[in-house]
Amino acid sequence: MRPHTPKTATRQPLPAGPDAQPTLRTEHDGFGTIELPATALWGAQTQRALQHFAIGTQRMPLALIHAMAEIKRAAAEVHAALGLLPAERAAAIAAAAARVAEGEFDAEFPLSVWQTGSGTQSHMNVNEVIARLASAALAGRDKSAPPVHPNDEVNRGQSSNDVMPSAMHIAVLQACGPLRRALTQLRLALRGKAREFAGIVKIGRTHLQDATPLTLGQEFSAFVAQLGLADRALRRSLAGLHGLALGGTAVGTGLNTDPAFARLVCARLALRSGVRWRVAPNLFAAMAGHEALVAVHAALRQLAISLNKIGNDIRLLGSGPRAGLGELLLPQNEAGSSIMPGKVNPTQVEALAMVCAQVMGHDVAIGIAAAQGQLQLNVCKPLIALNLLDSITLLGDAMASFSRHCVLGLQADRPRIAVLLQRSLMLVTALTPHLGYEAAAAIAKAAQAQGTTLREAALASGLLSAEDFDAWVQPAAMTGPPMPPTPPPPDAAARPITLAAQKADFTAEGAPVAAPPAMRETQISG
Ligand SMILES: O=C(O)C[C@H](O)C(=O)O
Repeated sequence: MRPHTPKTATRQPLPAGPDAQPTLRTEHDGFGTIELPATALWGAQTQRALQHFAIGTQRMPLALIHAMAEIKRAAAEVHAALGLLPAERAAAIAAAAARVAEGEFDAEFPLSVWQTGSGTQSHMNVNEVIARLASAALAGRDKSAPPVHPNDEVNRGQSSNDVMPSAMHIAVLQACGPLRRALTQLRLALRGKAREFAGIVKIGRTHLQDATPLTLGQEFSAFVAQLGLADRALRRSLAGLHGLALGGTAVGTGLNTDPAFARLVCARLALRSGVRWRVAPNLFAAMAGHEALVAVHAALRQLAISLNKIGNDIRLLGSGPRAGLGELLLPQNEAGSSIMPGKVNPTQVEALAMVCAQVMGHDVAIGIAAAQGQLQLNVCKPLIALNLLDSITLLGDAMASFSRHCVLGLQADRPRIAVLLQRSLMLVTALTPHLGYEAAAAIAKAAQAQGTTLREAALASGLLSAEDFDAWVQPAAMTGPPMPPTPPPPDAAARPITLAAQKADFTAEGAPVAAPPAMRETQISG
């Protein structure tokens, strides 16, 4: 069997010289003896998994390892408090677990994510590393102290079946912090553009055909609102992660665990993190299925769908520079072509679109994986964790990049927008209330057929005067239903559009509270 030794693993044995110490050590377990790197902190179970799961290059996500270590730390403390582990041994386990949770020993978790569907091998890896660290600490004080046992002591009252899903909830919730900050930044950046573009009247398009006018600010307000909906969906789904499977042990019954254990561990985890962790109401369900995680990824998929649409719209509006729509000018960050001099491409949107495609693909895999549970246990947990955490990282990074390197630098090409607006035939819609649909359609068709402006065709029809046309066809007035105008706040126009200023306009819910100047409140909410 090909040995699986990841490139990132440190503590590799030094090249053997004439006086070199043996670089391997031998351990025993229920399957016999096994050799492993002398300096490795992991034990026999991890070494066997290294040999038996030489699959791919993706390791079990470190966020999950850290979350498992947080659980081990709290578990040892609770066992000490319950009198179920000697205080000194529990303290050594808790201290070792804290160091693992901090990422001090990341290189000691070399296993492929493509392993047992319960994550047992990586869970044992965590138990072994913590046990070895704790044993070394105890031996430093008392050479006769027996080594800490990874299963009997570190894993006391626990199973992979309840620890792994709990760690998945913890890791996912933690990872969503930076993602939500990036989402807020992007909404603020888009909202800033919605304000900046509030007075720019442009042609609307439906079915990619000319339609009635709207403002560029209104167009951008849709982006802000779409991301607001995604944020709301994400926040709701994250609340569903608070219930942990801890205390269920092997099948959900809680065999071999103290009845108070899970509740006390949740309380400790809550104290450290500020998150209201609690024992899941039905432990059987918390191990057999992963609906809460599926719901989080569904919200991420919704976010990816909205981002894809927003990115595509910005790319389309910025197409050109000469032969496209050309209404937006995208920041020119780098040379776009190795062969076509001077060409600049919408690279940020392309990166964003690829991330969105990856997230939508992850969602399909997560759906299939979450449906794979048989009876008491879902056995695709590592895949669910891997894809979820990957989606979170990708979306967070992509939004931060898109915001910084594209949205903040967007400019409107006002002359181009004005030309397209004036040439539009769908301003004819303003004539319908006065002339009726059929007469207005005839004017639009005549203008198109004869290559004249709408005004010229309208006057040629003899149905209205020049004064009528100028009074009835006012693009700015067509950007909303007739309403009494809402005066802007006195200082609104002069207010600088900084990120800090926009942030202040967001309520605790993340929704904008003030309409940008010259826009109606109903048109910017979200
Ligand atoms: O690893 C465990 O604790 C349990 C394992 O996943 C099993 O159910 O066989």
